[in-house]
Amino acid sequence: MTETVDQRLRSAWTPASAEAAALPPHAVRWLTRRLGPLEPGAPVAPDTAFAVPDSRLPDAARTALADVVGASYLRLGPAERLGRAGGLSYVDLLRRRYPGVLPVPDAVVSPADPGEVQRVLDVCVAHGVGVVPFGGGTSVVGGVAALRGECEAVVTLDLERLDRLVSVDPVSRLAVFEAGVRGPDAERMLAAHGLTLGHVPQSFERATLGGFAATRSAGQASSGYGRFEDMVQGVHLATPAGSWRLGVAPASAAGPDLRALALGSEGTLGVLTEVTVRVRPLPTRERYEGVVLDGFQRATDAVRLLAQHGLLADVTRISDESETAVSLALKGGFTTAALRRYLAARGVREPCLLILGWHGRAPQRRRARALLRAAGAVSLGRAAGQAWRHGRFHGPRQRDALLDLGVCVETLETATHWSRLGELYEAVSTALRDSLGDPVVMCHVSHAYETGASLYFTVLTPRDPHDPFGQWERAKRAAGDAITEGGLGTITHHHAVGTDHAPYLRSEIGDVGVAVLAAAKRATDPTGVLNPGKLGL
Ligand SMILES: Cc1cc2nc3c(=O)[nH]c(=O)nc-3n(C[C@H](O)[C@H](O)[C@H](O)COP(=O)(O)OP(=O)(O)OC[C@H]3O[C@@H](n4cnc5c(N)ncnc54)[C@H](O)[C@@H]3O)c2cc1C
Repeated sequence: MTETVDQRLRSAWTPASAEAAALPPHAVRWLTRRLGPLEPGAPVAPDTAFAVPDSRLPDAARTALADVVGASYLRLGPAERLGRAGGLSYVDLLRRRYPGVLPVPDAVVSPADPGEVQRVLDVCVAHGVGVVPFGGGTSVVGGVAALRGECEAVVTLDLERLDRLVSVDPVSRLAVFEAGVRGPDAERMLAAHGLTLGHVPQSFERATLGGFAATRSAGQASSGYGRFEDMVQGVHLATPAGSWRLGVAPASAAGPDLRALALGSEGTLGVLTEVTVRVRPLPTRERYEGVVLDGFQRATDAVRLLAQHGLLADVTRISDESETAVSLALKGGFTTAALRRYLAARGVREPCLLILGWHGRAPQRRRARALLRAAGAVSLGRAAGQAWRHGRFHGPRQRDALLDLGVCVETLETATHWSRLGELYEAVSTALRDSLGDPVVMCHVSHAYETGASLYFTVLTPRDPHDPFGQWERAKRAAGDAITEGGLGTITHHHAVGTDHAPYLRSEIGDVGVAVLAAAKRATDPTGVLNPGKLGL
């Protein structure tokens, strides 16, 4: 526990990233030109601006929890509790700037190992105390909000001390990790064995393997390495009904795949304490490059062909015209103007940037290039790919700087089948534009499959200083309605459900689906202490 969560949430994204968190002057100029007058203000409020209620954790539960984890790992101080009162969505960040009532836990408890996690749960069940599992706290859907549900008190169960690589089986290419291991640490530990996991979401620097599994995360290299759920071979959960281990073989026909029930359960069915993942040899060569296609429809068609011919690069990410224009504008200067002329001369009127990151796989790369050439792609070479790679984690770090400027900045994501992708793209873009006036709406496809793809939208608009929460809530609702209307797409491709998407879950999985989840919950958590209110449970 070298840094408090409070620091983690409010200062730069990682201690080393303060520089990358600032917006360069030309970016600020572009924003004010494009968005119009902004009203900077509403800085992050100090702790003293928040009313932190006294802990309601009963004395008997306090004593029992301290017996399990040791007194120093049961924290009741306001700063520690406030630091875990939410995740990192735009609304979470706003709450730190417009102080109101936050869902503050009654205590933070940090067990040392899977055995202690089980004993913490046993204590919480015995005393009717709610338990919110907390990995990196990067949820953007309200997943770590310390809601009480029917419980008298609620504790946040921080998995930070479950930070070990338990074992590596290089023959089977498997590694067992404790659930609190963060992305960079997992890669560092595997690299010592010449291995990699290859799971690199934009929240990589902070998020944990348990969090990835609990939310069915998808990383930037999902086209090559798969979604996190594809990597998970086994899980160990602590549940109020007892310890639960799943996954003894690479494949099985022993009834429904219960691993799949644990993955995406968002802390409502149990606490993941260990995750067994498939690992791969570290690539000996990586090559990132950029190409440009004319128009989003043509660009997504090209990515569909790559997917359907098994030629997706490990990282395959195509930006629409708007996202491409913004990234070019933010580079600024002569290069951009020259590039536009170069592309126009080659018949590209609406440039859409496609980034391809290859981890080895030279034969596929050659075939993919031929396919893209036939689709009219213009190569920008390696510099464009390297530039994207260099800045791949800058977005999260710059959100606070944008908020300081008075910008409303948020993302949302969905997915559908190829035949409906254009319709979904138009529906969500229109919903966001109609509800926000004249925002910048950008989109990219970064997860493609044989049958369809995800769409990831980013919105920038001047923040309404009088109603900052309502402004985004209306836009998000409009987008959610557009997505779910007629089953056009999924309410979430990888951000999960939490509280924010819970109202839409029934429309996606149906009444029977909701009943199945509730029944699973009754089986593993009969008294309902686990993560109240998430997944609508
Ligand atoms: C800037 C930014 C960028 C992001 N980019 C991506 C991206 O590229 N891809 C992507 O998939 N997601 C992304 N996310 C969303 C988020 O990072 C993921 O959902 C991630 O998987 C959460 O991991 P975490 O360890 O932070 O989990 P937390 O936020 O701590 O928890 C998420 C949920 O899982 C539960 N949980 C956590 N650990 C456990 C456990 N051990 N057992 C049971 N339940 C648990 C929590 O209770 C909560 O409901 C991004 C978020 C931010 C803020």
